[in-house]
Amino acid sequence: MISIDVDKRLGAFHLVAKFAGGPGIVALSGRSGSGKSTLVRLIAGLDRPDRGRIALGPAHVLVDTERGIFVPKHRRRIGLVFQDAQLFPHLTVRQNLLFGRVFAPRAARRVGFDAVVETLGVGHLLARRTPRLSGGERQRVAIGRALLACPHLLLMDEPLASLDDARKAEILPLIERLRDEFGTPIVYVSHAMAEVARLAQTVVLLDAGRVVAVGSPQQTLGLADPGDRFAQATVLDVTLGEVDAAYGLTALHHPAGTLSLPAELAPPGKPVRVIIHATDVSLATARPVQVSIRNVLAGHVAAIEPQGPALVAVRIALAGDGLLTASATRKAVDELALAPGKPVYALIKTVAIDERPLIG
Ligand SMILES: Nc1ncnc2c1ncn2[C@@H]1O[C@H](COP(=O)(O)OP(=O)(O)OP(=O)(O)O)[C@@H](O)[C@H]1O
Repeated sequence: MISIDVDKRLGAFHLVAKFAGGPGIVALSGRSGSGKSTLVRLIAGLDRPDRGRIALGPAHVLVDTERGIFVPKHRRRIGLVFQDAQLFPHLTVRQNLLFGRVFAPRAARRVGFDAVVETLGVGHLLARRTPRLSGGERQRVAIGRALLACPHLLLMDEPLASLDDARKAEILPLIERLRDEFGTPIVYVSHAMAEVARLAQTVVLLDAGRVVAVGSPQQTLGLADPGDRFAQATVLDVTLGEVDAAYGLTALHHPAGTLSLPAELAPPGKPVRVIIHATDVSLATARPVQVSIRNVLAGHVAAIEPQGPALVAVRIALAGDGLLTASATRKAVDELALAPGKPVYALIKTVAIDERPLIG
């Protein structure tokens, strides 16, 4: 459990952040310049807050300006993983991995070398020098090196930002395994909604140096940039259903209806999260027939919020659970006479549901 309550001024920028999160992965998200890296530097001990407290547990205080506590960065035992892997070029992969080890006190070595090598799939690379690795391989070694130091916290700052989608899809499940198998608390910085939706238990949403929301991905990601229809999206919890092999589709079940995913995924019953962008949702007041859209979710209007002069965000309370956001024109909302409480059907194109973050 990480708890933070800090103030930090940098020129004209003022970060005021107070939140607690964990166990699991705490994601720091928000647009460029919102203060994510500033917060990372404070947690890592690369900078000091002007005021405040940072703790990894009730008795594990890293900084407390009131009590004059400031644990220096080399004594924090925080594993750092950045966008650029920053490996030692003159060392082999094995030596890079073991480098982290010397910082782990013997009694704290609960993470085994072989287990990390196996989990990250780097066994065949151990003898190689690091300049000869691909970007994805480098990042896996960087994660392994950080983990083998048995850190109290893994601090990952946009670790996948420089990788292509295929490499991201390879590494995302590895990060999930770190969380689940090694139990290392992780603070994960990213502004990529798909990564945050998949990985995080707690999302801390920053905007202009302020914490604007703290909660699950489902509660928070739809709140980013309320005035920007392209930034509005819903994270929906669904379970995998039957595969239609003839058409390459998989059913996604939600109490409000069934969606189609344009990919074959297994096993049935597995819970997954999908992202539905507000601009991909159409609305109807009766269940539609004879349209090409296969995905219909039933619910009722929970709220209608302005999105500029022509547009509104319609929040739909789905049957079962979940709040789906649709972006619509004010005119359409008037013509359909939508108002809070009114039953409504949300229509989503199959092709708008991104299968890529789920594969791997
Ligand atoms: N040393 C500094 N002096 C003055 N201003 C700074 C300093 N460091 C950062 N800032 C400013 O603080 C703000 C927050 O920067 P920060 O790097 O924390 O944002 P971020 O959310 O990590 O952005 P990005 O996603 O682009 O990395 C920015 O406006 C930045 O210009």
